[in-house]
Amino acid sequence: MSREATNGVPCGARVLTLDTMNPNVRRVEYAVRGPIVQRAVQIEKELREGVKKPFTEVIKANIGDAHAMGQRPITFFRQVLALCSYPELLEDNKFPEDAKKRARRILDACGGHSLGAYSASQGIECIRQDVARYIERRDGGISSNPDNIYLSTGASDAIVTILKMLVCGEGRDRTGVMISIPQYPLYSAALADLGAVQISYYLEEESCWSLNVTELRRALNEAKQHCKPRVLCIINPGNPTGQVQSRQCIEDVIRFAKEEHLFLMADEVYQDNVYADGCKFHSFKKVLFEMGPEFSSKVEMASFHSTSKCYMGECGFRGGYMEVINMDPQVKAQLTKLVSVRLCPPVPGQALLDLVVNPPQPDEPSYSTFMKERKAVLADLAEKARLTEEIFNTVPGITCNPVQGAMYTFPRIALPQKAIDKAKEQGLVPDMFYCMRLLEEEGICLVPGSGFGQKEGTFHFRMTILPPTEKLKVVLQKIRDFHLKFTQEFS
Ligand SMILES: Cc1ncc(COP(=O)(O)O)c(C=O)c1O
Repeated sequence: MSREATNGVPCGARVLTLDTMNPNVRRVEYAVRGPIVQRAVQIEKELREGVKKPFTEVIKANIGDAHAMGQRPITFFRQVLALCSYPELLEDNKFPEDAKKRARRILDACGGHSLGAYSASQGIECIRQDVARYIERRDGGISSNPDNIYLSTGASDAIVTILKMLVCGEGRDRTGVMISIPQYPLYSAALADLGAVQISYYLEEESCWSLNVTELRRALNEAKQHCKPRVLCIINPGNPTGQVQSRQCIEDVIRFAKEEHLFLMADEVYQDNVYADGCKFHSFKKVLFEMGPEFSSKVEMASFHSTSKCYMGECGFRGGYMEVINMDPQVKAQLTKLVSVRLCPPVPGQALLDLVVNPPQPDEPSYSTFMKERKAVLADLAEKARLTEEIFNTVPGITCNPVQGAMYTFPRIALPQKAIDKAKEQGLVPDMFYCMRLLEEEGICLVPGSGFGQKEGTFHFRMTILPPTEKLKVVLQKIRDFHLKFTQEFS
Protein backbone atom coordinates (compact mmCIF):
# COMPACT_ATOMS: atom_id res chain seq x y z
CA MET A 1 0.00 0.00 0.00
CA SER A 2 1.44 3.38 -0.97
CA ARG A 3 2.23 5.66 1.92
CA GLU A 4 0.62 9.05 1.96
CA ALA A 5 2.25 12.36 2.76
CA THR A 6 0.43 14.49 5.33
CA ASN A 7 -1.47 16.40 2.57
CA GLY A 8 -3.05 13.17 1.24
CA VAL A 9 -0.85 12.92 -1.90
CA PRO A 10 0.88 9.54 -2.41
CA CYS A 11 4.54 9.65 -1.36
CA GLY A 12 6.79 9.94 -4.39
CA ALA A 13 4.10 11.56 -6.58
CA ARG A 14 5.06 14.91 -8.11
CA VAL A 15 3.79 18.04 -6.43
CA LEU A 16 3.56 19.85 -9.74
CA THR A 17 1.76 18.08 -12.58
CA LEU A 18 -0.36 19.21 -15.53
CA ASP A 19 -3.42 18.58 -13.35
CA THR A 20 -2.17 20.45 -10.32
CA MET A 21 -0.43 23.38 -12.02
CA ASN A 22 -1.98 26.80 -12.49
CA PRO A 23 -4.64 26.19 -15.18
CA ASN A 24 -4.27 29.76 -16.43
CA VAL A 25 -0.67 29.06 -17.41
CA ARG A 26 -1.79 25.99 -19.35
CA ARG A 27 -4.19 28.16 -21.30
CA VAL A 28 -1.42 30.57 -22.38
CA GLU A 29 -0.45 30.38 -26.07
CA TYR A 30 2.25 32.36 -27.87
CA ALA A 31 2.36 31.52 -31.56
CA VAL A 32 5.35 33.74 -32.36
CA ARG A 33 7.54 31.14 -30.66
CA GLY A 34 5.13 28.20 -31.13
CA PRO A 35 5.38 24.73 -32.75
CA ILE A 36 6.49 26.06 -36.15
CA VAL A 37 9.47 27.78 -34.58
CA GLN A 38 10.33 24.73 -32.52
CA ARG A 39 10.34 22.65 -35.70
CA ALA A 40 12.49 25.30 -37.43
CA VAL A 41 15.09 25.00 -34.68
CA GLN A 42 15.02 21.20 -35.05
CA ILE A 43 15.48 21.47 -38.83
CA GLU A 44 18.46 23.78 -38.33
CA LYS A 45 20.01 21.14 -36.09
CA GLU A 46 19.33 18.45 -38.71
CA LEU A 47 21.01 20.62 -41.38
CA ARG A 48 24.07 21.02 -39.14
CA GLU A 49 24.16 17.24 -38.72
CA GLY A 50 24.25 16.82 -42.50
CA VAL A 51 20.63 15.71 -43.10
CA LYS A 52 19.77 16.42 -46.75
CA LYS A 53 16.96 18.94 -47.31
CA PRO A 54 15.70 20.82 -50.39
CA PHE A 55 17.33 23.96 -48.88
CA THR A 56 20.56 24.80 -47.06
CA GLU A 57 19.33 27.24 -44.42
CA VAL A 58 16.16 28.07 -42.50
CA ILE A 59 15.09 31.68 -42.93
CA LYS A 60 13.26 32.85 -39.83
CA ALA A 61 10.76 35.50 -40.81
CA ASN A 62 8.59 34.71 -37.81
CA ILE A 63 9.66 37.27 -35.23
CA GLY A 64 10.30 41.01 -35.14
CA ASP A 65 13.96 40.64 -34.17
CA ALA A 66 15.88 42.98 -36.47
CA HIS A 67 19.40 42.19 -35.24
CA ALA A 68 18.78 38.46 -35.55
CA MET A 69 18.07 39.17 -39.24
CA GLY A 70 21.37 40.98 -39.68
CA GLN A 71 20.52 44.64 -38.94
CA ARG A 72 23.61 46.48 -37.63
CA PRO A 73 23.38 48.35 -34.34
CA ILE A 74 23.54 52.15 -34.29
CA THR A 75 27.21 53.02 -33.67
CA PHE A 76 26.61 55.78 -31.11
CA PHE A 77 24.38 53.57 -28.97
CA ARG A 78 26.93 50.79 -28.77
CA GLN A 79 29.81 53.19 -28.15
CA VAL A 80 28.07 54.70 -25.14
CA LEU A 81 27.01 51.28 -23.86
CA ALA A 82 30.57 49.98 -24.25
CA LEU A 83 31.86 52.97 -22.30
CA CYS A 84 29.26 52.49 -19.59
CA SER A 85 30.01 48.77 -19.33
CA TYR A 86 33.78 49.20 -19.18
CA PRO A 87 34.56 52.74 -17.98
CA GLU A 88 38.33 52.24 -18.47
CA LEU A 89 37.52 52.89 -22.16
CA LEU A 90 36.77 56.51 -21.25
CA GLU A 91 40.56 57.00 -21.56
CA ASP A 92 40.54 55.59 -25.12
CA ASN A 93 40.93 58.17 -27.91
CA LYS A 94 38.93 56.08 -30.38
CA PHE A 95 35.63 57.09 -28.77
CA PRO A 96 34.07 60.45 -29.69
CA GLU A 97 33.75 63.06 -26.97
CA ASP A 98 29.95 63.21 -27.08
CA ALA A 99 29.75 59.44 -26.48
CA LYS A 100 32.06 59.84 -23.49
CA LYS A 101 30.01 62.72 -22.13
CA ARG A 102 26.81 60.65 -22.33
CA ALA A 103 28.47 57.66 -20.72
CA ARG A 104 29.73 59.79 -17.81
CA ARG A 105 26.26 61.28 -17.34
CA ILE A 106 24.62 57.86 -17.25
CA LEU A 107 27.28 56.42 -14.94
CA ASP A 108 26.94 59.40 -12.59
CA ALA A 109 23.24 58.55 -12.29
CA CYS A 110 23.94 54.86 -11.50
CA GLY A 111 24.52 53.57 -7.98
CA GLY A 112 28.30 53.25 -7.43
CA HIS A 113 28.81 54.64 -10.97
CA SER A 114 28.16 51.14 -12.31
CA LEU A 115 25.61 49.59 -14.70
CA GLY A 116 25.82 46.60 -12.41
CA ALA A 117 23.99 48.29 -9.54
CA TYR A 118 20.21 48.15 -9.02
CA SER A 119 18.44 51.39 -9.91
CA ALA A 120 15.28 52.98 -8.52
CA SER A 121 12.36 50.66 -9.34
CA GLN A 122 10.58 53.23 -11.48
CA GLY A 123 13.84 53.74 -13.39
CA ILE A 124 16.82 56.11 -13.16
CA GLU A 125 15.47 59.60 -12.53
CA CYS A 126 17.48 61.52 -15.14
CA ILE A 127 16.46 58.95 -17.76
CA ARG A 128 12.79 59.40 -16.83
CA GLN A 129 13.32 63.13 -17.25
CA ASP A 130 14.86 62.53 -20.70
CA VAL A 131 11.89 60.33 -21.65
CA ALA A 132 9.48 63.09 -20.60
CA ARG A 133 11.38 65.67 -22.72
CA TYR A 134 11.29 63.24 -25.68
CA ILE A 135 7.53 62.84 -25.35
CA GLU A 136 7.12 66.63 -25.22
CA ARG A 137 9.17 67.09 -28.41
CA ARG A 138 7.29 64.26 -30.13
CA ASP A 139 3.91 65.67 -29.12
CA GLY A 140 4.51 69.29 -30.11
CA GLY A 141 5.15 70.60 -26.60
CA ILE A 142 2.31 68.92 -24.65
CA SER A 143 3.80 68.55 -21.21
CA SER A 144 4.93 65.22 -19.79
CA ASN A 145 5.70 64.65 -16.11
CA PRO A 146 8.69 62.38 -15.33
CA ASP A 147 6.72 61.11 -12.30
CA ASN A 148 4.29 59.54 -14.77
CA ILE A 149 7.08 57.64 -16.55
CA TYR A 150 7.94 54.09 -15.55
CA LEU A 151 10.93 52.44 -17.21
CA SER A 152 10.37 48.77 -17.96
CA THR A 153 11.87 45.49 -19.17
CA GLY A 154 10.83 46.01 -22.78
CA ALA A 155 7.26 47.08 -23.42
CA SER A 156 5.99 43.55 -22.63
CA ASP A 157 6.69 43.93 -18.92
CA ALA A 158 4.91 47.27 -18.67
CA ILE A 159 1.88 45.99 -20.62
CA VAL A 160 1.50 42.96 -18.36
CA THR A 161 1.97 45.14 -15.25
CA ILE A 162 -0.84 47.49 -16.26
CA LEU A 163 -3.13 44.57 -17.10
CA LYS A 164 -2.37 43.09 -13.69
CA MET A 165 -3.42 46.39 -12.08
CA LEU A 166 -6.72 46.33 -13.97
CA VAL A 167 -7.93 42.73 -13.82
CA CYS A 168 -10.20 41.78 -10.93
CA GLY A 169 -13.68 40.48 -10.07
CA GLU A 170 -15.36 37.12 -10.39
CA GLY A 171 -17.97 35.64 -12.73
CA ARG A 172 -19.92 38.31 -14.59
CA ASP A 173 -17.90 40.97 -12.76
CA ARG A 174 -14.60 39.71 -14.13
CA THR A 175 -12.64 42.39 -16.01
CA GLY A 176 -13.06 42.28 -19.79
CA VAL A 177 -10.21 43.56 -21.95
CA MET A 178 -10.84 44.60 -25.55
CA ILE A 179 -8.11 43.53 -27.96
CA SER A 180 -7.98 43.66 -31.74
CA ILE A 181 -8.21 40.56 -33.89
CA PRO A 182 -5.72 39.97 -35.41
CA GLN A 183 -3.63 40.84 -32.33
CA TYR A 184 -0.11 40.52 -31.03
CA PRO A 185 -0.38 37.36 -28.87
CA LEU A 186 1.28 38.94 -25.82
CA TYR A 187 -2.20 40.30 -25.13
CA SER A 188 -4.19 37.07 -25.35
CA ALA A 189 -1.42 35.27 -23.44
CA ALA A 190 -1.40 37.84 -20.63
CA LEU A 191 -5.20 37.77 -20.42
CA ALA A 192 -5.20 33.97 -20.17
CA ASP A 193 -2.50 34.11 -17.51
CA LEU A 194 -4.44 36.67 -15.47
CA GLY A 195 -7.77 34.93 -15.99
CA ALA A 196 -9.25 38.07 -17.60
CA VAL A 197 -12.01 37.95 -20.21
CA GLN A 198 -10.80 38.60 -23.76
CA ILE A 199 -13.15 40.80 -25.77
CA SER A 200 -12.25 40.52 -29.45
CA TYR A 201 -12.92 43.36 -31.84
CA TYR A 202 -12.14 42.71 -35.50
CA LEU A 203 -10.04 44.94 -37.72
CA GLU A 204 -11.45 45.41 -41.21
CA GLU A 205 -9.17 43.68 -43.68
CA GLU A 206 -11.05 45.07 -46.69
CA SER A 207 -10.12 48.63 -45.71
CA CYS A 208 -6.48 48.07 -44.87
CA TRP A 209 -7.07 46.62 -41.40
CA SER A 210 -8.83 49.74 -40.22
CA LEU A 211 -10.56 49.99 -36.87
CA ASN A 212 -14.08 51.29 -36.66
CA VAL A 213 -16.11 52.29 -33.67
CA THR A 214 -19.22 50.39 -34.79
CA GLU A 215 -17.24 47.19 -34.42
CA LEU A 216 -15.86 48.30 -31.03
CA ARG A 217 -19.43 48.93 -29.89
CA ARG A 218 -20.65 45.56 -31.16
CA ALA A 219 -17.90 43.72 -29.31
CA LEU A 220 -18.44 45.74 -26.15
CA ASN A 221 -22.22 45.31 -26.06
CA GLU A 222 -21.95 41.56 -26.51
CA ALA A 223 -19.30 41.31 -23.80
CA LYS A 224 -21.37 43.28 -21.29
CA GLN A 225 -23.64 40.21 -21.00
CA HIS A 226 -20.89 38.14 -19.38
CA CYS A 227 -18.13 40.40 -18.00
CA LYS A 228 -17.21 43.94 -16.95
CA PRO A 229 -15.41 45.60 -19.88
CA ARG A 230 -12.86 48.03 -18.42
CA VAL A 231 -9.91 48.16 -20.80
CA LEU A 232 -9.34 48.91 -24.48
CA CYS A 233 -5.99 47.96 -26.03
CA ILE A 234 -4.82 49.45 -29.31
CA ILE A 235 -1.64 48.68 -31.22
CA ASN A 236 -0.61 51.49 -33.56
CA PRO A 237 1.20 51.01 -35.94
CA GLY A 238 -0.24 47.53 -35.94
CA ASN A 239 1.26 44.13 -35.34
CA PRO A 240 0.64 41.78 -37.16
CA THR A 241 -1.36 43.81 -39.66
CA GLY A 242 0.97 46.75 -40.39
CA GLN A 243 -1.72 49.47 -40.52
CA VAL A 244 -1.24 53.05 -39.31
CA GLN A 245 -4.28 54.64 -37.75
CA SER A 246 -5.55 57.99 -38.93
CA ARG A 247 -5.89 60.89 -36.52
CA GLN A 248 -9.67 60.73 -36.95
CA CYS A 249 -9.72 57.07 -35.97
CA ILE A 250 -7.69 57.78 -32.82
CA GLU A 251 -10.05 60.59 -31.88
CA ASP A 252 -13.04 58.27 -32.34
CA VAL A 253 -11.41 55.62 -30.17
CA ILE A 254 -10.69 58.14 -27.41
CA ARG A 255 -14.28 59.39 -27.51
CA PHE A 256 -15.52 55.80 -27.31
CA ALA A 257 -13.23 55.05 -24.35
CA LYS A 258 -14.55 58.08 -22.49
CA GLU A 259 -18.21 57.29 -23.22
CA GLU A 260 -17.79 53.68 -22.15
CA HIS A 261 -15.55 54.42 -19.17
CA LEU A 262 -12.64 52.33 -20.42
CA PHE A 263 -8.95 52.50 -19.52
CA LEU A 264 -6.93 52.94 -22.73
CA MET A 265 -3.72 51.05 -23.39
CA ALA A 266 -1.86 52.47 -26.40
CA ASP A 267 0.91 50.20 -27.63
CA GLU A 268 3.11 52.49 -29.71
CA VAL A 269 6.31 50.47 -29.95
CA TYR A 270 6.41 50.97 -33.75
CA GLN A 271 6.08 54.77 -33.61
CA ASP A 272 9.02 55.42 -35.98
CA ASN A 273 8.05 52.60 -38.36
CA VAL A 274 5.75 54.43 -40.76
CA TYR A 275 6.41 53.99 -44.48
CA ALA A 276 3.34 54.67 -46.60
CA ASP A 277 2.74 58.03 -48.25
CA GLY A 278 -0.07 59.90 -46.54
CA CYS A 279 0.36 57.96 -43.27
CA LYS A 280 1.70 59.60 -40.16
CA PHE A 281 2.13 58.44 -36.59
CA HIS A 282 -0.16 60.27 -34.15
CA SER A 283 0.40 59.45 -30.51
CA PHE A 284 -2.73 58.79 -28.44
CA LYS A 285 -1.38 61.21 -25.82
CA LYS A 286 -1.12 64.08 -28.32
CA VAL A 287 -4.56 63.48 -29.80
CA LEU A 288 -6.06 63.15 -26.32
CA PHE A 289 -4.67 66.53 -25.26
CA GLU A 290 -5.65 68.21 -28.52
CA MET A 291 -9.23 67.10 -27.89
CA GLY A 292 -9.37 69.48 -24.91
CA PRO A 293 -9.73 69.20 -21.14
CA GLU A 294 -13.07 67.41 -21.33
CA PHE A 295 -11.00 64.43 -22.52
CA SER A 296 -7.43 65.15 -21.43
CA SER A 297 -8.38 65.51 -17.77
CA LYS A 298 -10.62 62.44 -17.72
CA VAL A 299 -9.53 59.58 -19.96
CA GLU A 300 -7.18 57.24 -18.11
CA MET A 301 -4.45 55.88 -20.29
CA ALA A 302 -1.07 54.17 -20.42
CA SER A 303 1.11 54.33 -23.52
CA PHE A 304 4.09 52.09 -24.22
CA HIS A 305 7.35 52.35 -26.11
CA SER A 306 10.39 50.14 -26.45
CA THR A 307 14.02 49.98 -27.60
CA SER A 308 13.21 46.75 -29.47
CA LYS A 309 11.69 48.15 -32.68
CA CYS A 310 11.81 51.29 -34.89
CA TYR A 311 15.35 51.85 -36.27
CA MET A 312 17.02 50.52 -33.12
CA GLY A 313 15.90 46.88 -33.08
CA GLU A 314 17.74 46.37 -29.79
CA CYS A 315 15.36 43.69 -28.45
CA GLY A 316 17.99 41.96 -26.33
CA PHE A 317 18.58 44.97 -24.08
CA ARG A 318 14.97 44.82 -22.87
CA GLY A 319 14.53 48.59 -22.62
CA GLY A 320 11.15 50.30 -22.56
CA TYR A 321 8.90 52.74 -20.78
CA MET A 322 5.27 53.58 -20.17
CA GLU A 323 3.63 56.90 -19.48
CA VAL A 324 0.50 56.87 -17.35
CA ILE A 325 -2.06 59.64 -17.75
CA ASN A 326 -4.84 60.58 -15.31
CA MET A 327 -4.02 57.70 -13.00
CA ASP A 328 -5.50 58.03 -9.50
CA PRO A 329 -2.55 58.99 -7.23
CA GLN A 330 -3.38 56.19 -4.79
CA VAL A 331 -3.41 53.66 -7.62
CA LYS A 332 -0.12 55.09 -8.84
CA ALA A 333 1.38 54.46 -5.41
CA GLN A 334 0.21 50.84 -5.73
CA LEU A 335 1.76 50.62 -9.20
CA THR A 336 5.06 51.96 -7.84
CA LYS A 337 4.89 49.38 -5.06
CA LEU A 338 4.17 46.58 -7.56
CA VAL A 339 7.14 47.42 -9.79
CA SER A 340 9.41 47.72 -6.76
CA VAL A 341 8.88 44.03 -5.96
CA ARG A 342 10.94 43.18 -9.06
CA LEU A 343 13.62 45.68 -8.00
CA CYS A 344 14.30 47.37 -11.34
CA PRO A 345 14.35 46.95 -15.12
CA PRO A 346 17.79 46.03 -16.57
CA VAL A 347 20.07 49.04 -16.15
CA PRO A 348 21.84 48.55 -19.55
CA GLY A 349 18.35 48.66 -21.13
CA GLN A 350 17.61 51.89 -19.28
CA ALA A 351 20.91 53.38 -20.52
CA LEU A 352 20.05 52.42 -24.09
CA LEU A 353 16.58 53.90 -23.76
CA ASP A 354 18.20 57.15 -22.63
CA LEU A 355 20.15 57.31 -25.90
CA VAL A 356 17.04 56.58 -27.96
CA VAL A 357 15.10 59.42 -26.35
CA ASN A 358 18.11 61.72 -26.27
CA PRO A 359 20.11 61.02 -29.45
CA PRO A 360 23.13 63.05 -30.70
CA GLN A 361 22.34 66.69 -31.47
CA PRO A 362 23.32 68.61 -34.66
CA ASP A 363 26.29 70.33 -32.94
CA GLU A 364 27.76 67.05 -31.65
CA PRO A 365 30.43 64.95 -33.44
CA SER A 366 28.29 61.78 -33.64
CA TYR A 367 25.25 63.49 -35.17
CA SER A 368 25.90 62.94 -38.87
CA THR A 369 26.77 59.23 -38.54
CA PHE A 370 23.78 58.71 -36.26
CA MET A 371 21.38 60.35 -38.73
CA LYS A 372 22.88 58.48 -41.67
CA GLU A 373 22.48 55.12 -39.93
CA ARG A 374 18.97 55.87 -38.66
CA LYS A 375 17.74 57.03 -42.06
CA ALA A 376 19.34 54.06 -43.84
CA VAL A 377 17.53 51.52 -41.62
CA LEU A 378 14.15 53.22 -42.00
CA ALA A 379 14.56 53.72 -45.78
CA ASP A 380 15.50 50.07 -46.16
CA LEU A 381 12.42 48.97 -44.20
CA ALA A 382 10.21 51.24 -46.30
CA GLU A 383 11.59 49.70 -49.49
CA LYS A 384 11.06 46.17 -48.15
CA ALA A 385 7.50 47.04 -47.10
CA ARG A 386 6.76 48.17 -50.66
CA LEU A 387 8.45 45.19 -52.26
CA THR A 388 6.58 42.71 -50.06
CA GLU A 389 3.17 44.09 -50.92
CA GLU A 390 4.01 44.32 -54.61
CA ILE A 391 5.31 40.75 -54.97
CA PHE A 392 2.61 39.08 -52.86
CA ASN A 393 -0.11 40.77 -54.87
CA THR A 394 1.23 39.16 -58.08
CA VAL A 395 0.49 35.69 -56.67
CA PRO A 396 -2.95 34.26 -57.50
CA GLY A 397 -4.56 33.31 -54.18
CA ILE A 398 -2.55 35.75 -52.03
CA THR A 399 -3.96 39.17 -51.16
CA CYS A 400 -1.79 41.61 -49.29
CA ASN A 401 -2.71 44.98 -47.81
CA PRO A 402 -0.09 47.74 -47.97
CA VAL A 403 2.46 47.52 -45.17
CA GLN A 404 1.89 51.08 -43.96
CA GLY A 405 4.00 50.66 -40.84
CA ALA A 406 5.52 48.30 -38.21
CA MET A 407 7.56 45.32 -39.47
CA TYR A 408 5.09 42.73 -40.70
CA THR A 409 2.77 41.70 -43.45
CA PHE A 410 -0.33 39.61 -42.83
CA PRO A 411 -1.46 38.45 -46.27
CA ARG A 412 -4.60 36.46 -46.81
CA ILE A 413 -4.19 33.08 -48.45
CA ALA A 414 -6.92 31.24 -50.33
CA LEU A 415 -6.67 27.55 -49.42
CA PRO A 416 -8.39 24.84 -51.49
CA GLN A 417 -11.03 22.80 -49.66
CA LYS A 418 -8.97 19.64 -50.12
CA ALA A 419 -6.06 21.27 -48.26
CA ILE A 420 -8.42 22.29 -45.46
CA ASP A 421 -9.71 18.71 -45.25
CA LYS A 422 -6.18 17.30 -45.24
CA ALA A 423 -5.19 19.65 -42.43
CA LYS A 424 -8.19 18.56 -40.37
CA GLU A 425 -7.29 14.91 -40.99
CA GLN A 426 -3.88 15.66 -39.45
CA GLY A 427 -5.41 17.55 -36.53
CA LEU A 428 -3.94 20.87 -37.67
CA VAL A 429 -5.58 24.21 -38.35
CA PRO A 430 -5.32 24.85 -42.11
CA ASP A 431 -2.85 27.74 -41.98
CA MET A 432 -0.62 25.79 -39.58
CA PHE A 433 -0.66 22.92 -42.09
CA TYR A 434 0.29 25.38 -44.86
CA CYS A 435 3.11 26.99 -42.83
CA MET A 436 4.47 23.59 -41.73
CA ARG A 437 4.62 22.44 -45.35
CA LEU A 438 6.34 25.69 -46.36
CA LEU A 439 8.92 25.17 -43.61
CA GLU A 440 9.59 21.53 -44.51
CA GLU A 441 9.77 22.18 -48.25
CA GLU A 442 11.38 25.60 -48.53
CA GLY A 443 12.98 26.25 -45.14
CA ILE A 444 10.95 29.40 -44.51
CA CYS A 445 9.59 29.96 -41.03
CA LEU A 446 6.41 32.06 -40.81
CA VAL A 447 3.65 32.19 -38.20
CA PRO A 448 0.15 30.94 -39.10
CA GLY A 449 -2.58 33.58 -38.95
CA SER A 450 -4.51 31.49 -36.45
CA GLY A 451 -1.86 32.41 -33.84
CA PHE A 452 -3.03 36.04 -34.02
CA GLY A 453 -6.75 35.45 -34.54
CA GLN A 454 -8.61 35.98 -37.81
CA LYS A 455 -12.18 36.00 -39.07
CA GLU A 456 -13.72 32.53 -39.20
CA GLY A 457 -13.10 30.91 -42.59
CA THR A 458 -10.17 33.17 -43.54
CA PHE A 459 -6.52 32.15 -43.50
CA HIS A 460 -3.35 34.22 -43.26
CA PHE A 461 0.25 34.11 -42.24
CA ARG A 462 2.48 36.71 -40.66
CA MET A 463 5.86 37.40 -42.18
CA THR A 464 8.38 40.00 -41.03
CA ILE A 465 9.89 42.33 -43.60
CA LEU A 466 13.22 42.16 -41.76
CA PRO A 467 15.39 39.82 -43.88
CA PRO A 468 18.04 41.74 -45.89
CA THR A 469 16.56 42.91 -49.22
CA GLU A 470 18.20 40.26 -51.43
CA LYS A 471 17.19 37.50 -49.03
CA LEU A 472 13.68 38.92 -48.74
CA LYS A 473 13.34 38.72 -52.53
CA VAL A 474 14.35 35.05 -52.39
CA VAL A 475 11.84 34.43 -49.57
CA LEU A 476 9.03 36.10 -51.52
CA GLN A 477 9.89 34.14 -54.65
CA LYS A 478 9.97 30.87 -52.70
CA ILE A 479 6.61 31.58 -51.06
CA ARG A 480 5.20 32.42 -54.49
CA ASP A 481 6.42 29.12 -55.99
CA PHE A 482 5.31 27.16 -52.94
CA HIS A 483 1.85 28.70 -52.95
CA LEU A 484 1.28 27.85 -56.61
CA LYS A 485 2.53 24.29 -56.09
CA PHE A 486 0.47 23.81 -52.92
CA THR A 487 -2.70 25.14 -54.53
CA GLN A 488 -2.22 22.90 -57.56
CA GLU A 489 -1.61 19.82 -55.40
CA PHE A 490 -4.92 20.27 -53.58
CA SER A 491 -7.15 21.59 -56.36
C1 LIG B 1 2.88 45.37 -30.58
C2 LIG B 1 3.99 44.93 -29.69
N1 LIG B 1 3.96 45.30 -28.41
C3 LIG B 1 4.92 44.94 -27.57
C4 LIG B 1 5.97 44.14 -27.98
C5 LIG B 1 6.99 43.75 -26.98
O1 LIG B 1 8.24 44.28 -27.24
P1 LIG B 1 9.38 44.37 -26.16
O2 LIG B 1 8.94 43.69 -24.92
O3 LIG B 1 10.57 43.70 -26.80
O4 LIG B 1 9.59 45.83 -25.95
C6 LIG B 1 6.03 43.70 -29.30
C7 LIG B 1 7.09 42.82 -29.77
O5 LIG B 1 7.12 42.33 -30.86
C8 LIG B 1 5.02 44.13 -30.18
O6 LIG B 1 5.01 43.77 -31.46
